[in-house]
Amino acid sequence: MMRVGLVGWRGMVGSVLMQRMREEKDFDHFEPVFFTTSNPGGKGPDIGRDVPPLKDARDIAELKAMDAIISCQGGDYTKEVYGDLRAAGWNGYWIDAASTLRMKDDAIIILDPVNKNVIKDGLTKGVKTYVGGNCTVSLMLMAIGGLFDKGLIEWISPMTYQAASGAGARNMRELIQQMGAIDSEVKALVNDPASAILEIDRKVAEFIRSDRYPVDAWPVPLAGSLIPWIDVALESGQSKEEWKAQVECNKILGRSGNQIPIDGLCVRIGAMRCHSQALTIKMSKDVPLDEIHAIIGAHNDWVKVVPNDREITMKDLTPAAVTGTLTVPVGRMRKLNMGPQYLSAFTVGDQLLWGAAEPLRRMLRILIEE
Ligand SMILES: NC(=O)C1=CN([C@@H]2O[C@H](COP(=O)(O)OP(=O)(O)OC[C@H]3O[C@@H](n4cnc5c(N)ncnc54)[C@H](OP(=O)(O)O)[C@@H]3O)[C@@H](O)[C@H]2O)C=CC1
Ligand SMILES: N[C@@H](CC(=O)OP(=O)(O)O)C(=O)O
Repeated sequence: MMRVGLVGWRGMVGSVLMQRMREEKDFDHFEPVFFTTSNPGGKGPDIGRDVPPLKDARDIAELKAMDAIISCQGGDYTKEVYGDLRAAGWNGYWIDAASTLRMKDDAIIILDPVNKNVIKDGLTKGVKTYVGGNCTVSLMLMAIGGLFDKGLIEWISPMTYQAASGAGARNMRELIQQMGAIDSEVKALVNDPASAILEIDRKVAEFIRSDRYPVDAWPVPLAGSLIPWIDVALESGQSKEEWKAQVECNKILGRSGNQIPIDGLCVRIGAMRCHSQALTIKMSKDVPLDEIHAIIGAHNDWVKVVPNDREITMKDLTPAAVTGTLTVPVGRMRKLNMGPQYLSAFTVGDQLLWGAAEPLRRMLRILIEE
């Protein structure tokens, strides 16, 4: 059996990974060894059988004993350990959720329902480093992978509505605190049917701008507002999150030469863990909508085409409907006024599942089944 080291298993992404591994009985197929950066010798997670005490995630000799390592510990840990581990002669498989190694030439970005051929080719060529993609990129490809497969995409402009979870657990907690604080501020007025709505609105606005509003994890208010910038600024004027769309998407698809242009704006909104995106797609030719639906729906087992119907859309195409599931609905598809090759689409996906943990556990299963 493969010996697999798990680092970062108790963090937010790691906990989702553990939950999925238990559900899919992955632990029956490899020998897990749990690591920690904070508690060596401590007790490992409950996986339904005894596991040895936690090992030190900075101990290169212990890491070297693994056939594969999955890390959800974050980019700083990857930077700290990966180079030394390889330099020490370790030739095992490194599977990572962090972005640090994604664009390296000797790493493959993993999303097997979309690029199993690229992954298999990499395995044949001896590639040993496999990294999960950026959440918005992976979720967009899960949604409209069929159109890429059929060569129907000339360019895409994605406009995102990204959940708090992408910024981490602390930020999710603070979003809830912000919501609660707004409610507390005007609770009496809201409960009084005789109160004036503009008075409530004025009080909310004053509160959001005041230093009593809880802003610690977020740089500026999120609940009752939004943040039209995610990650650091680049010289191009893009945020780093926006830059990832084109480079990662083309790399996942194994396109090294002719790049498909993908560019838009990334915006943080007050959803918990589902990212949404509105896509404007320039298609390479005019294809009827029913054919587009069929192509998209046939691409993988998780994508779900939502008809462009008001009631169904409001019920099925929202973070509230999708959160905690692997389903990736895509709807609001129609031809735009710009011409028959211009298609709109709206898609939603759980950014901790397909956006982070799921591609990692599936990569491990591919290795085990090799
Ligand atoms: N959040 C996201 O949406 C995405 C994140 N990623 C990547 O995954 C990495 C990890 O992200 P995320 O899971 O959000 O990070 P977390 O902060 O939740 O967890 C990271 C580590 O922090 C340590 N830790 C310290 N205190 C606690 C605590 N109270 N509860 C749990 N863990 C604690 C744990 O390490 P130890 O057990 O060693 O102490 C844990 O493994 C990111 O840095 C990023 O690279 C990738 C895609 C999406
Ligand atoms: N940046 C993403 C989350 C994330 O961790 O992305 P990446 O894996 O590319 O660093 C967000 O904020 O929603």
